[in-house]
Amino acid sequence: MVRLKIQQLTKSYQNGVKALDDVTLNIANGMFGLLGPNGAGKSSLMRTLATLQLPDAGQVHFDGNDVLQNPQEMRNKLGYLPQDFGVYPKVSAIDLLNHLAVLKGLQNKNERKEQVTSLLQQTNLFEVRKRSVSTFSGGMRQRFGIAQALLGNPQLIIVDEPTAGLDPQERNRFHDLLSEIGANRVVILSTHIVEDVNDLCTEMAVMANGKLILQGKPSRLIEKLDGKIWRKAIDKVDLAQYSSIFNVISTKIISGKCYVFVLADECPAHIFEPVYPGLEEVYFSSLFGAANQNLEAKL
Ligand SMILES: Nc1ncnc2c1ncn2[C@@H]1O[C@H](COP(=O)(O)OP(=O)(O)OP(=O)(O)O)[C@@H](O)[C@H]1O
Repeated sequence: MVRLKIQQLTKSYQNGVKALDDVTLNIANGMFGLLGPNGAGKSSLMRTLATLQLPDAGQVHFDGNDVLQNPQEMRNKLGYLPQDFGVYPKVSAIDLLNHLAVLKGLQNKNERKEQVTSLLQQTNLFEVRKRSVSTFSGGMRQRFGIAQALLGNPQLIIVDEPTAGLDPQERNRFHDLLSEIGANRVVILSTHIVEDVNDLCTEMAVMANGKLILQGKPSRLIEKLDGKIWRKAIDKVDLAQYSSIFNVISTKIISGKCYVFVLADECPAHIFEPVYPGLEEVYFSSLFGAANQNLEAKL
């Protein structure tokens, strides 16, 4: 059942950049992945959904309620983890969470205490609750970000590039946490990293230049990419490294050959060292590369 309905959102900034260009999406319960390169418009969409900025045109409805008409009311009903968030260096994590809970309308002291404690436990931060968030590692900070987003048990959670810069262990930990919270809610996850979407999301969309260019189930999208024009790489590559830098949408290994589909303009295989073991051949294809300009139409 569709819960979040996004219709024809358009947004241009004062400098003339069109960050959202007629974005329409229907989203049901579960984790929805929004994948796209830098500047695609992901954060603009996330901020609009979080009611922190207004679009020039378009509508957003959640469970039938007009989100953009009632921003104040909606803000208390949704959880938002922005790409960067500031913290007060002298305030402990538990005090900050308490303070944010009050701002979110959790007036009853006992309920608030119970919820803050339970969120600190769920995010594995109870032991460090008296430390300032400014002393936390990147992963702890992101888990704190999720704890604050979950205050008030919102049904819509918006998470903007949460795994950028996390090491693999922290990313796994964060994935576990996200999959726990995604069950009976709408969670929208914006990311550069294909593994985030592959591991976690049931539905996804790819965004570029303010437009949604592909949409579907991650597995089907990846299947669809088979049989496209592939350019053979000169060297083998470190896929992990590649994936975080160049927005790999999918990698597929078929009969010892590795197919890498990227969002970058180029297929810059030559800059990689031959470090990916066991693969005889690596092929690249780029969504925006000259060879694939009409790929969207072909899919
Ligand atoms: N406040 C702003 N004023 C002017 N231009 C902006 C503003 N915010 C974003 N932009 C521009 O709008 C476009 C979309 O930016 P946005 O941050 O939404 O993309 P993104 O996909 O989240 O990128 P990233 O992955 O780098 O965060 C970019 O060209 C960006 O420079």
